Order: sequence, then structure tokens, then C-alpha cells
Amino acid sequence: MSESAKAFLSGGFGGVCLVAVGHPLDTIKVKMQTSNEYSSMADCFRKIVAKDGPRGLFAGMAAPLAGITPIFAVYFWGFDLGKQIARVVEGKGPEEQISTAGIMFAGGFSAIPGSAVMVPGDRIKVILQTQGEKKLYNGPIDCAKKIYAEEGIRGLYKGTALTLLRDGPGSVAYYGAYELMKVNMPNAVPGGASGALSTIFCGGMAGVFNWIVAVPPDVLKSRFQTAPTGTYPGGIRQVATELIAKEGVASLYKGLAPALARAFPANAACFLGVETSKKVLNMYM
Ligand SMILES: CC(=O)O[C@H](CC(=O)[O-])C[N+](C)(C)C
Repeated sequence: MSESAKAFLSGGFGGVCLVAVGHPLDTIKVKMQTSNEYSSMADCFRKIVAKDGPRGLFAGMAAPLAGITPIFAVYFWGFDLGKQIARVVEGKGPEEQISTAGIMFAGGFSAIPGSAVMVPGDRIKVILQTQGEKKLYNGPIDCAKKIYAEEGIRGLYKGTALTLLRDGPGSVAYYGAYELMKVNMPNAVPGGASGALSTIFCGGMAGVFNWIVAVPPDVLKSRFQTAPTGTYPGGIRQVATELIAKEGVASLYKGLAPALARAFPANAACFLGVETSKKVLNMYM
């Protein structure tokens, strides 16, 4: 089996591990980003559980679970493709380590195919996570059908530019941090293999670096994607200027705490899933 196919399959498995661990914290993050009724993560957690029970924390999880496998498969495949491009540009062989700039390039590159598959599922997820009492949508399929009926394919791709703005720089930080930390760990082995503990630490930190960079565009994206059609004719600039004017610059970092709280465990699980499944694939294929 080719390295690209292995990157695709192990990325998909990593994505499943990430959702299983990270979705409840993602729900808290999106609720805090789109409403002012919560004073802290703990307050948000309490209010969700009081209102909807523990199930409330898992609202909208079917869409990312079904969607995250192909999304992470494509991201990790895109990263591998980016590394292959960098390797050719740098004139390196398949076993040779590419430069830091090459890794950063590959990370940013992965956001192009990654965002293309991520946006529709991500829009459905934030809408389901933030729908109030009225429950306009009966799950992800109903939500997708209604968006498509009302807004067409453009509706499903609403927020694409903001997703690229979030995941381009975010993926540079994500893959860059993981790869660079991994080769500098005390137990690092040439070629990249390392123990489970380093994978957990480097994977968790990759998630943290990703979100430090990604939260401001993510706040704008959540606002934009959940606003009624026609609210922001001026696009990204209008979302940003209105948010800053009404709620201050600090509001761009709304949801940072839950994003970081989710980032470490979810991405530690993701990279552990990726590395473990890659080892299994290497053993048998
Ligand atoms: C926004 C997002 O999906 O970030 C991923 C990490 C996470 O915590 O979900 C990283 N990446 C964009 C590289 C897939």
C-alpha cells in the first residue's frame, strides 16, 4: 500500500479518536462563542447538563462522527502530499527529513483539500450545536436538506473563506508543532517513530498550538455560519468590525479556554490513533 493511502486511512482513524474524546468540549466552545449567557466553561457545562442532560454535550455529534473520518483522512493525506511536494522541491529522498519550512508548507497545503471536505459538515455542526429551544432541525441530514433547500449548495459552503483563514495558519502550527517536537523528543528515533507518551504529548501540544492561532477566525466563522441569511452582506470584514465594535477585541478570543481544554486530549487521542494505525498498516501492508 502506498504511503499516501496509509496517511489517508490512519488520518481517518485519528479523526474518529478525536471526535470521541473532544466533542463535549467542542459543544461548550461553540455555545460560549455564540452566546453571552455563560460566565465560564463550568457555568456553560452546568447549564447544558441542567437543561438537556449529559446528552446536550453530545448534540450534533452524529455529523462530525460521520464527517470527521473523511475530513481527517483528507487532511493527513494532504499533509503527506505537501511533504512529497516539499521533498521534490528540496531534492530530498523518501527517507530524508525535509526542512522546517517544508513541514510548514505541507501543513498549510493540507488545509486546501481539508477545508473543501470540512465546510459543509462544520456548518451543520455549529448550527445544530447552537439551535435553541425551537429545534428547527431534526438532526444533521434534516439540517443539510433544509440548508440546501433554502440556500442551495452555497449555503452548505457558507464560511469557506473563514475556514481557510482558520485552518491554513492553524495547520501550519498543528503539523509544524507535531513534527518538530516529535523529532526533538528524548526518545525520538530517526524516521519518526516514537513512544506512545511522546505521541500523546506532541499530539496534544499540536492541538494547543493549532487553536492559539485558529480561535479568532473560528469565532468569526461560528458567528457568520450561524447568522440568518443576509445578516452580513459585507462578509468577513463586516463580521469582524461589528463584533469588535460591539464586544471588543478580546471577544476574538471567546471560547479559547474550552478550545484549549478540548485541544490537548482530543489531539493527543488523534495522533495516538494515527501513529498506532500507521504501525498496524506498516506491519501488514
Ligand atoms: C479546526 C480543526 O479541525 O483543527 C484540527 C484540530 C482539532 O482540534 O480539531 C486540526 N486540523 C485543522 C489540522 C485538522
